[in-house]
Amino acid sequence: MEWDLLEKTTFWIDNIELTAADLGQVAAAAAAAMELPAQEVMVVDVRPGLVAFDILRRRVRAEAVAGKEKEILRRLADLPGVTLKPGAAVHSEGVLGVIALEPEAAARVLAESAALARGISRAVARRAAVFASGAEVIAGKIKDTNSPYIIAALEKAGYRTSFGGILEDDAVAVANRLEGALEEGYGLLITTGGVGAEDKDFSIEAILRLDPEACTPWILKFKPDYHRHHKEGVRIAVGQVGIARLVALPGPHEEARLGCDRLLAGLEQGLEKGALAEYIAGALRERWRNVMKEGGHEDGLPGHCR
Ligand SMILES: Nc1nc2c(c(=O)[nH]1)N[C@H]1C(S)=C(S)[C@@H](COP(=O)(O)OP(=O)(O)OC[C@H]3O[C@@H](n4cnc5c(N)ncnc54)[C@H](O)[C@@H]3O)O[C@H]1N2
Ligand code: MOO
Repeated sequence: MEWDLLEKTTFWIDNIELTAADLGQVAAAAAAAMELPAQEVMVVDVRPGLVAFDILRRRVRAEAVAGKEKEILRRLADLPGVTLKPGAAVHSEGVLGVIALEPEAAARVLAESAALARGISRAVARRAAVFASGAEVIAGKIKDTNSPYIIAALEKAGYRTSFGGILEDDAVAVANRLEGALEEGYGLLITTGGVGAEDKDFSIEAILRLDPEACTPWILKFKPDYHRHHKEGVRIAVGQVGIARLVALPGPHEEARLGCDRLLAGLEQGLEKGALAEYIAGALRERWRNVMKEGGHEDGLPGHCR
């Protein structure tokens, strides 16, 4: 479990005296006690009876710092030029105050904090937001039938679901909207529409901005003609940011439904990013193949996860 230090990255030791001590060694000893690399702890102030340290990172592993006061003092006392007086202790404001906890109290705080974090993750994972997309939907030319279907399906599966609004046809704007929803604590973001090969389609690119390792298997692939088709085909996307999933489904209603049903079934099975993307894409590819059997269009290619 990691704790955010919320800018309070300093701690200090009182009742300590230094005599020609090597500050590099002093910092390294404190770092080692907290299982941090030596270069991530720095001595930032030495005054009579006091040495102050700064941890050069925002997040620390909770288990590595909580209750480590004795360990820090023991390692420092072993160094040449360091003398600890009676009453020597570690102090800190903010989260690093847990360094000074007695080991039993530290264990209790860690357990409570872990339970809290689990509770928050569970709640976030069950909060979903659904976004429609496209100028024709914004203009009211077509009715958004995808979002109501997806929202109802999510609610039925136990997700507390909100409608996130209609996304514009712009990758940066879409990425910003999705990022906003992540910050609001949504653990499942679903977009519908904008996964095609036209220059107005940006859902996949927006998800790739937030998770460059998103899985984006092809549903259908062709050579771009740069008139209608600016990209190599139609994809879906499954990305992950922290504990949150981001999923881009197609706009055509039947495909949005099929993609949504597959997504929920895949989540229920506990599929990870790549397997989930392939599970959704497989169904859409299959559907496309069947539709095209009658029309005689080129077949879709197998998908991939970069
Ligand atoms: N059954 C079909 N499936 C697909 C077709 C098709 O013609 N018939 N075309 C394929 C191709 S080619 C592409 S490209 C993709 C398009 O997927 P997109 O995700 O890019 O979808 P959009 O261009 O945004 O919209 C496609 C279509 O769906 C309507 N739409 C969009 N959003 C909604 C919504 N929220 N509710 C209802 N309908 C929506 C939109 O007006 C367009 O008519 O699809 C392949 N599959
Ligand atoms: O609308 Mo689709 O861009 O692949 O033809």
